[in-house]
Amino acid sequence: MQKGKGRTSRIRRRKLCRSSESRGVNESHKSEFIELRKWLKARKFQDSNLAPACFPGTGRGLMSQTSLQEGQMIISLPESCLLTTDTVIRSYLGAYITKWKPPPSPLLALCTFLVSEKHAGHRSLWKPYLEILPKAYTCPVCLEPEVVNLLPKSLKAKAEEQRAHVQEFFASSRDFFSSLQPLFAEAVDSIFSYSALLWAWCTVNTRAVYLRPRQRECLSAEPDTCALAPYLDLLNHSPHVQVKAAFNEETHSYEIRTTSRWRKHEEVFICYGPHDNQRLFLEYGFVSVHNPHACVYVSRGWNQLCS
Ligand SMILES: C[S@@+](CC[C@H](N)C(=O)[O-])C[C@H]1O[C@@H](n2cnc3c(N)ncnc32)[C@H](O)[C@@H]1O
Repeated sequence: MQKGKGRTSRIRRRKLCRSSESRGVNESHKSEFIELRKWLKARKFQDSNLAPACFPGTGRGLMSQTSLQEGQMIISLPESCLLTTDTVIRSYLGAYITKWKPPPSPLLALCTFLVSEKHAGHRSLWKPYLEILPKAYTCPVCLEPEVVNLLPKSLKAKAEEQRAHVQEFFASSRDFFSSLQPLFAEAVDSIFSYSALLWAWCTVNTRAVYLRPRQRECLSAEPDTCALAPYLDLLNHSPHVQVKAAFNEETHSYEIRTTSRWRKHEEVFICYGPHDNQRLFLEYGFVSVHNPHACVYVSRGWNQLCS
């Protein structure tokens, strides 16, 4: 008898395929995650039902360790674990930020802190978090110009706009970086290089959660709404789920509740927003295969061709 041609074997194959698509390999035993959990615990984080894992379709993400019901809290991260502009202003950078005129933007404050702490290495209080951050990103701004040239015309233009924006961000921040020289033994140019700032910009752009806008005199008027949320920022995006995510002023924690159900050992997703694939690629460096928000961009005046 020939094997693997019957109905039962087709069903078995389909089931296997479906489960291996979502089955991740638990990574919580890895030293970087053990260190991160210790660090989070010291900052009052209570272990969640999630574990870091690597998934075949989406890469690193978080896996449920128990089944999760609709409306259940999936993660609650205390304020002490969040990296915000408050963290930066309270740090050794605070005095330099307060002195600098015109005031640096909230984004520049966060990026400067990330670069500086990364440079501090073992001396950084944020080391366990910095260690799990990606070393490189896949947003268009990080692609080689030859690769950008291969993108469809409208996306290529957006990618070039993004590159120009980050280059301008770097150029306009260099005087501020120079003012930080007293803090470092090495030349600031070598610490706050374009590639270091690009890494920090992508870290904030692809991982930050949204906080209610705040305004501080020592920072420029741009919205101060970004916070880095260690561990919680390991959650990947799915356009098919809904979550409620916000900072809870009563518990002083950033909380995410799911409106979906999750089985044990499934990858748990959140939704970054109703983004089409162009937006996902530009902001986060990936596309979603079955994206209900996918759309086709057409040039202005296309409908005149049809008349
Ligand atoms: C907030 S982080 C999520 C955790 C990230 N995967 C990690 O390993 O640190 C956002 C980044 O995760 C990746 N990502 C998120 N959702 C994804 C998905 N559905 N498919 C592929 N990559 C995804 C993208 O690189 C995105 O910039």
